[in-house]
Amino acid sequence: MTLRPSATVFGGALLKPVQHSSSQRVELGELNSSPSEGQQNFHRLIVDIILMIKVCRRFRAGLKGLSGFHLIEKDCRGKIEDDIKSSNIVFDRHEFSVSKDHFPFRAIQITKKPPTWRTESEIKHLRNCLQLLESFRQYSPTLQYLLAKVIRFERFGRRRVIIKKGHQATAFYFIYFGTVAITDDEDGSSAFVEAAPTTLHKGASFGEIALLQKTKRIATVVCMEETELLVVDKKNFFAFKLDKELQHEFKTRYDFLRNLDLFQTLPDSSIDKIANFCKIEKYHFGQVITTDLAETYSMIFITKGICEVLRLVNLSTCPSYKKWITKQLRFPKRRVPVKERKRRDAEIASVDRFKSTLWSSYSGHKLRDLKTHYLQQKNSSCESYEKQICLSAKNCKSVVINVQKHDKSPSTVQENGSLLPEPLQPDEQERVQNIISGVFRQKSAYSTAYGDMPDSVAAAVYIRLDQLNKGDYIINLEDNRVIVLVSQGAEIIQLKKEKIELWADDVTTVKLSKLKVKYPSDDELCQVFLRQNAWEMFKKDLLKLVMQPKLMKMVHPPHPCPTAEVYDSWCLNQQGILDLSSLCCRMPCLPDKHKHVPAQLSRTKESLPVIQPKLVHGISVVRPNLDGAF
Ligand SMILES: Nc1ncnc2c1ncn2[C@@H]1O[C@@H]2COP(=O)(O)O[C@H]2[C@H]1O
Repeated sequence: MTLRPSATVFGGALLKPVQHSSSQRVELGELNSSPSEGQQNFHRLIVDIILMIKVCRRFRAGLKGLSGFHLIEKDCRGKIEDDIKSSNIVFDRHEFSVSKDHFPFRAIQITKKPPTWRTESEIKHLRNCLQLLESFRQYSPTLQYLLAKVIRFERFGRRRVIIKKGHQATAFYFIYFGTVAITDDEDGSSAFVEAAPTTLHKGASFGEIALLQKTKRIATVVCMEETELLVVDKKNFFAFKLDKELQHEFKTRYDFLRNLDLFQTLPDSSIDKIANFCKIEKYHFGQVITTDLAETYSMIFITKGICEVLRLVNLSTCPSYKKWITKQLRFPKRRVPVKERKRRDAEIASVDRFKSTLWSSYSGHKLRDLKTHYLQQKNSSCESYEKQICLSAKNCKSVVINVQKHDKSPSTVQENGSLLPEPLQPDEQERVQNIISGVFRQKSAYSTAYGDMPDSVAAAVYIRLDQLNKGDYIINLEDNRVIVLVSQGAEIIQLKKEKIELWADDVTTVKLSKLKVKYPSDDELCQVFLRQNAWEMFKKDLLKLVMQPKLMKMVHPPHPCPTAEVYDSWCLNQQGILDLSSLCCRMPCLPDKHKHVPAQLSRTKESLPVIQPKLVHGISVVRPNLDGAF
């Protein structure tokens, strides 16, 4: 890209009118003999500025790709006032702010300076950056300030051991970026082979136990990926009384575990040990704590707030769903108003007219070729289409057999011995016509243990199995189905089962073994869903019955024209309701109107049909009209 020479006026007099007052803009006008020339100059200047901004932006974007290069960017997050802790503010803007993942370059530069060289504004800047960390944020503003004065920055690569079990403690750490794992071995290698290692992420802190209890390190801490840490040395840890804050945190954990019925018989020393090997973790509202409870190998305790236990039920595998769907298909046809029926009939008639015109414009010979061509194409592209190919092949065979049978008809055999195109069967005609007119839709079905079902009714739904409140805990699921745990603004403690078993006495061990959680089967859940669904749909219908006449008068003309939607066989509307209501009307099948979320079901644990069910909130079917019911 070449820059026009006038771009060099940057920093000169011409730039002033753009940036400053109207009097200066007049000066610009005075510089030019005619106003139109002035306007032209002004326009050119603006274009140049825009161009330069674009060039700069490109450069910045390009430079960001170079590893190790950091652009110094202005900290726009504002200053945190000292009295923030003392006020009763409950809204924390940092929970909603988006920031770059890595520790900012300017902050790194500050941490490289010795504490005495750091200026007031630099310490405040550093403190602002550290406010992003959950564990740092909970300290008093004074302690935050003191930490920002002395904190060091360190970056480590994957597999690097930060703390070795059994070593002397020299520092305490905050994680700014990356993930670390806690292991029992010395080199931390087990973290890379374990199915679910204990991990700590951005915002967490570690390395306090050995400092607080003046013992050796109780575990190894290893980097699972590139990790950025902020380090507080031992002498500052005690000088700034950080130990007092962490002791308080430990006591909260200890008290919670001490008050649990489960650990009633355990001595204080065992509770103390268990409390060393866990942390209180905070999860936002709606945040997934674990996508598969069975695979965490941990016991989860709710210390604050609520958690929901969810199960993604694939309705397509449930016998109750199959039975229900079959019943829906047999439901009597919905009564269509005469006016609408006439309109639809007219539309269908015109489509038929179009098809027959199309049909008659092709000779039988051409149609046979066309059919073979399309069928071959379908055969190669789609496996599930094979059935239909077989069917048509059978049909062709029967045609040949028929020809042989009806040898009397000389027109079926050509002179060279080859068969003349036989008149197609009506259903074949229909199919070929459909292919030609582009309306052909492959009606694929999947087979379950309970019979064949059309793909379009394959649906999955999240069902709430349980709600866990403060003091509840979850361990030992009775089945190995995928169960999800979602926070509703909860704080939890995750404890490895082996750590509990290590310090548990006989009574606790018996209690633990008896703690088996059994949730209803998928089919039972499906039945609950169908019952709830019927109730939800009834409520909707009722609301519609009451509200629609009023709303219609307000926003719609008295007789709205039916749209193409009436032809949607089954579609997922914007509220996630799978609409099967037109199944009984036998309308032509069109694809889904709205995009749907495919349910991500794990195939390792459950044997499911090879289909991707849609994630739905509800299912709408033909329901009795509520008109006149009230
Ligand atoms: N189960 C755990 N969950 C989170 N952090 C842990 C766990 N076990 C040990 N740690 C941390 O790992 C650190 C290892 O060094 P320390 O013993 O000083 O302090 C330890 C704790 O901070």
